[in-house]
Amino acid sequence: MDLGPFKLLLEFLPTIPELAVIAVASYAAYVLLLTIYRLFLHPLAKFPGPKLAAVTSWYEAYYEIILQGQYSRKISELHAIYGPVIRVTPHEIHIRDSRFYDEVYSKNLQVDKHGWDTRFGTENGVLTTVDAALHKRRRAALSPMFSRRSIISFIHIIHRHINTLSSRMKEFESRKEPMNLTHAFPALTGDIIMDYFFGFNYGQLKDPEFDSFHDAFMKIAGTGHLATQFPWILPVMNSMPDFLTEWLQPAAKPLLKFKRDQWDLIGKTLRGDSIKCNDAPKTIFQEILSSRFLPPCDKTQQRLADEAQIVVGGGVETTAFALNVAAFHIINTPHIYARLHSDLVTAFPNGAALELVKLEQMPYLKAIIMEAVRLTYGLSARNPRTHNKPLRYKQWVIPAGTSVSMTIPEVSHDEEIFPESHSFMPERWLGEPKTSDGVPLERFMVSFGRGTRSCLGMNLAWTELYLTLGTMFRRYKFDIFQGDVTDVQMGHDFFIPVTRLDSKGVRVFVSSTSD
Ligand code: HEM
Repeated sequence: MDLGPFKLLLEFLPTIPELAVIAVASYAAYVLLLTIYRLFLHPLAKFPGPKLAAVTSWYEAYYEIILQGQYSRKISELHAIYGPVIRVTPHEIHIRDSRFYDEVYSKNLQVDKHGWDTRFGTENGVLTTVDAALHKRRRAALSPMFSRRSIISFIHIIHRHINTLSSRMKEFESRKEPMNLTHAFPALTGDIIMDYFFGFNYGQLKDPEFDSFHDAFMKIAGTGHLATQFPWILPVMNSMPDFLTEWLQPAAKPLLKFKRDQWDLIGKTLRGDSIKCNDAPKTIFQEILSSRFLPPCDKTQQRLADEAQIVVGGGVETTAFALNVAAFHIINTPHIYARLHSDLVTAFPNGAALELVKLEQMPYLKAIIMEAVRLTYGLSARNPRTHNKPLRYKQWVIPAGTSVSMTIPEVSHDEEIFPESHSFMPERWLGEPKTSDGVPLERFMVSFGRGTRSCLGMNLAWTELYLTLGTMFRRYKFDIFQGDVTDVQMGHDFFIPVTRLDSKGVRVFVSSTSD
């Protein structure tokens, strides 16, 4: 065939090996230019920190993915070297200064939150919504259901579940077998949340092994770090059939069942079918659908499903971990147990029923809960905010639109504010405690977050903590079986704090009290 005029052109076209060389050279040039830009020309170039973190997110990925949730710990070490403000990824500034917390998480400013939308596969839940105005609407729609009044109207159901927990304790006592509190508490908080928000529960507390969402959360918690680096992962996983996901990760089974059940429940609610199974006033879906704050696009089946996952994800493990931390330290510290038990006997003599209002007036119990929540952190992850105006910190001006983060455990372990911060000392909260320069200590209790996006479930969490700890330590005495403090200390930051991975949990022998 005579190629005619094309012959000349073909002679100039590169061969496949030449194409490969061009591709590699182009990529190397791109990387070089990007490196130069991020190091010298980027708006954050002047901020201190390791150069590698400024150049590439692989630095973060190494600590989060390979070392399994260790970047927050590394960042603490970096602050010791570089000072209170550092660049921790090419696009993010991290601040360590407990006194600056309320500036970043301000009550008066509407700030966006980037990054969590890709982290959980639930981009339209209240916790993960990026845009501040949209978040405000979604939060307003949920708020009534989280109010104290609403929780009090449901308190009989909380009592019912705590009584089931107590019967299970009796059962372990009579069998003289250790009871695993680390498994029992998520079953309790899971049953309560299911009943409160969805009108039914899975009876996890009654399960012989307390089979709950806990195992699933522990196994998939680290996935968030992968999803941060590779945002396509969760959409791909979500599009897989459940049987395949269950085969790849058997522990995910209860969460997948939850997702399917919620999908059906939302479908029924949208069709107006009758769905109530318990005696709580309404489900969270009915609450959202009746909200005047939300447009129809925020009342779709997928949006409601995202919200359901956020509520369960936000409320089960956080409160369960706080209960676990509190229980371990009370049991492990005889003088704390003795004082708490004696207070409870005085307030509720002769087996009198426990009342929330009376429990709330007990200063030592409140101090125990404050201390447990301080050491629970709520979230261990860096918590990003994007301000739409420049943020001034000391001599630094952080440009508008920059992702700025702080980390709750760093405030909880600020030794200037909480001396011996790793010790469990309820006494530090008694009286009207202040820092050495006279600031009320409560200002530095940030485990429920601060500002416009702080925890919606705080009232529910406090109610669960008062009633559960009150009941347990009024009725029983416990002895730790083969454990130590590392069973309740953070070993990994998987967004929520997770203990060392080989922990068997807090296991205790139970005995009834006679007074
Ligand atoms: C000791 C228990 C708990 C702790 C320490 C805790 C901690 C937190 C923290 C730190 C945040 C703020 C996230 C941010 O700043 O962006 C948060 C948000 C949230 N929490 Fe909790 N939480 C607890 C219990 C609960 C419970 C029981 C629920 C209810 C189901 C719940 C539901 C939520 C929701 C819906 C949000 C999102 C609020 C928003 O984005 O506006 N939490 N929680």
